Amino acid sequence: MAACTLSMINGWQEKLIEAKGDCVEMEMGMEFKQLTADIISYTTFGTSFMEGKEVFEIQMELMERAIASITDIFIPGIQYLPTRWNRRTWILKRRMRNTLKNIIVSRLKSKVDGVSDTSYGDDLLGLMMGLSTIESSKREESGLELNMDEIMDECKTFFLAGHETTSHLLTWTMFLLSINKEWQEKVREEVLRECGMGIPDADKLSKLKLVNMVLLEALRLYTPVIVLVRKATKEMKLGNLTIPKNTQISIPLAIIHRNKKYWGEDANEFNPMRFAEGVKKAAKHPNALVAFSIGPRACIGQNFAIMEGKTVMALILQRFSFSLSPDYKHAPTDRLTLQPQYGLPILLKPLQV
Ligand code: HEM
Repeated sequence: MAACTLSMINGWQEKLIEAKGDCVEMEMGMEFKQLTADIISYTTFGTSFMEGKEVFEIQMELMERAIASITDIFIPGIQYLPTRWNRRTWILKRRMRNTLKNIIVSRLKSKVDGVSDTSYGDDLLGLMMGLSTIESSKREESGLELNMDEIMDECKTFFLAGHETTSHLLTWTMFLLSINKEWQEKVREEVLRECGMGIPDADKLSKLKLVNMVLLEALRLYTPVIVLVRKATKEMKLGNLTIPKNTQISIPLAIIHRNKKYWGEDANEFNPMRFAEGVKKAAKHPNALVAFSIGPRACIGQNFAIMEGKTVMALILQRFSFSLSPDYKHAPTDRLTLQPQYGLPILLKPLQV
């Protein structure tokens, strides 16, 4: 995480030198999208990072296509016709599958050839491949089994679920700190006190209480996932309501997060102090913050996301002060996840010249 973030920051420093000024404007939405893509690619594919990144780039294009077609009029059967749009989508899907398959096959080969030791690597792919190749008796015992298609699907899910969400968490945190300068100062003081100019390790990250509170407040005000959908598998009671079997229910997270009944009169304001005594005591209901969902299908990557948020924000706060560019237009928009429609242009000023 830190290495990817420092590489992004180096790029900013080079831009500053080129601009020969004392500050530089960067569009943070794009910066963070690239950064979180790099981080999740490293986590998933480790040494096969470059090939893995290619897979994710294709996946991003496929996702853009999926978003674009949401607003199209749907003609039954059109998805099977060899239109230009469909042909491009098919090519992308084939390329993604082949590249992923090649990565997996070359890992298997490196173990057979003895290039690698006993494991397939300590990245996510390596761990999943370890599960798929343990002896079948042990597999049954542990209930763990993954075939090639499942491994490929898991890699795609992790990227899809963990990339844009975390990038928007960082973007909105940066936005909130750029318009709440006293909080930017407070969290910078905390980072410098606990970590100095060093790279924060797990122990230091756990001491960044204010940074944590700011991230939670950003998740509340600008929750990346604004709505969850569930289907009732049987008739059930929800409060006073009877929900018939097969009813689809939308759970509006963004509305719950700004509901004055739970959060008080300042529900629409930025006030990280509400999290001073932890998430459960921040509102009148212990589960009023549902950005990561709750229950058995809750986000599996929530600790990873918060750790990423703290690491990235700490490294930026150590090196830059920042403010909102006059070009910024406030237009949060839902494109599967909540993002600033026109990006987030930020003016970055180095703290040590
Ligand atoms: C700020 C960042 C994140 C937010 C707001 C977020 C939010 C969520 C939410 C709301 C769900 C539940 C979706 C549903 O039930 O319909 C979910 C599921 C999931 N998330 Fe995240 N997520 C974040 C980061 C991550 C990261 C970094 C990873 C991976 C490293 C990840 C992996 C997953 C996976 C695999 C699931 C599916 C879990 C399951 O169905 O069992 N997420 N996430």
